[in-house]
Amino acid sequence: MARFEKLQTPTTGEKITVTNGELQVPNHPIIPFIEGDGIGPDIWAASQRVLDAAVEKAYSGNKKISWFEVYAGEKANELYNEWLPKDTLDAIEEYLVAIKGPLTTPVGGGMRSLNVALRQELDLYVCLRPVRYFEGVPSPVKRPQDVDMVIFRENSEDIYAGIEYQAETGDAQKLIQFLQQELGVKKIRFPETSGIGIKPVSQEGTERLVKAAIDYAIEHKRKSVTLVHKGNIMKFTEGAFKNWGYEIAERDYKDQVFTWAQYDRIKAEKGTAAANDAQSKAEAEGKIIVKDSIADAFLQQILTRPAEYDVIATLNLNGDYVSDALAAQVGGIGIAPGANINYQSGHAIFEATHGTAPKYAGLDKVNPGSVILSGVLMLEHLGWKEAADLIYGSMAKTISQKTVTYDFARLMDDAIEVKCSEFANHLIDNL
Ligand SMILES: NC(=O)C1=CN([C@@H]2O[C@H](COP(=O)(O)OP(=O)(O)OC[C@H]3O[C@@H](n4cnc5c(N)ncnc54)[C@H](OP(=O)(O)O)[C@@H]3O)[C@@H](O)[C@H]2O)C=CC1
Ligand SMILES: O=C(O)CCC(=O)C(=O)O
Ligand SMILES: [Mg+2]
Repeated sequence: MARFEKLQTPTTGEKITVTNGELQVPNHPIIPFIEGDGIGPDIWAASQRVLDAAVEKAYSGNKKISWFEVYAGEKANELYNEWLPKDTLDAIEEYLVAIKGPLTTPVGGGMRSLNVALRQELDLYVCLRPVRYFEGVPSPVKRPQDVDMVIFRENSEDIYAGIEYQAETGDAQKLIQFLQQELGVKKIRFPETSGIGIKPVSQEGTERLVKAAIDYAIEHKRKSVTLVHKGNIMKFTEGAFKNWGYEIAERDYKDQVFTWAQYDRIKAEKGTAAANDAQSKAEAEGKIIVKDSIADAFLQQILTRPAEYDVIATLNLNGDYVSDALAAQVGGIGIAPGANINYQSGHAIFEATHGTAPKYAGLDKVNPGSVILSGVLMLEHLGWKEAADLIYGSMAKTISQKTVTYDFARLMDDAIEVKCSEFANHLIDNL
């Protein structure tokens, strides 16, 4: 058992463990949580009440989460004089499954993202963000019900590796000189004043992400997996992601998928009609179509033809943009949940797609839906489907009653605007 410097381990509950990649979940699991900065305290308080009430209702006291507060961000800085204490990493390392509110990252300087650090420290290589529509939610598009996508965002590499050097520093100059002198680079337009960032994308990193996306598609009987990349411009990073993605799909899922790379080969050999026939046959056999889309075109097609997309596998930065864009299509970032997962070690941290929305901090105003639905993903991950389904049902019912927080109320006719905590009360009443 790890010894913590300042944490109080709960006196009741047991650890979740993992055996051969399978989670072993006791009836009273200890689950670490980070409250988060900004709107974090408001939405966490609301979320914890809803999650506890759903578990109580589903299992009549036979199952119960033993919550364990751990610290990151502003609260950690007050307590430890550190933003991400070792205690927190040790606790999540030991207890495997955690949930968190958002944490602030300064722009253009200051410390690097604590959210990204948590993902990297625990090698949570999948950022899973399902995007689905709840009937009645206000949306800027005509057919939000056509959006039903699950984003698999690579979470451990790309420019999020944080390898970048500030303009006009010795390190940036050294790197620029190396590129110019050793590699013959001539295209840095303003070398004296350029900051430099490096974008690592590996075969292993791509393969484990794409495999997770295909496994999910198979398990959930989805129709397609789309590799979203900007491989026309970044050939050896994003282009390689596409190529490695197709290769692993064809190598490891030969009988379960049909890829557009296969389509192209059949077309080159036997013509378009034969390629179309092969794809139609694969679809009729229930095979998953693995296809790809260039990121800019993809961003317009999810607006114009969302029904054509299903499971999405993409790199870290694309996934960040795509998550917020798709969230907006189904009513906004207030109900956009997420999970960061390592399927081998069993480690997972559940968190909203949105950030700390500082202007709303402490106002008891914002939508707690994203963290609540992240908690629902966590319940599903634990195998507590009955409790998860109760919350989905209650969320749909509460929205249909038009009792909603400001973000929905401002876009709905005849809505009753309620506070963050009141929305949680309605969800509990509707369980
Ligand atoms: N995983 C994490 O912890 C994340 C942290 N961040 C960090 O959060 C900080 C703030 O980032 P920012 O760019 O402002 O993005 P935010 O996601 O925090 O907020 C942007 C806007 O989204 C809307 N919004 C966010 N959360 C909610 C909610 N729960 N209910 C309703 N509406 C919501 C608000 O829109 P409106 O103004 O229209 O009402 C808000 O102004 C930054 O430091 C950033 O780095 C960002 C993303 C993820
Ligand atoms: O870490 C941050 O501050 C931002 C993270 C983010 O935008 C995301 O995970 O979607
Ligand atoms: Mg983001």
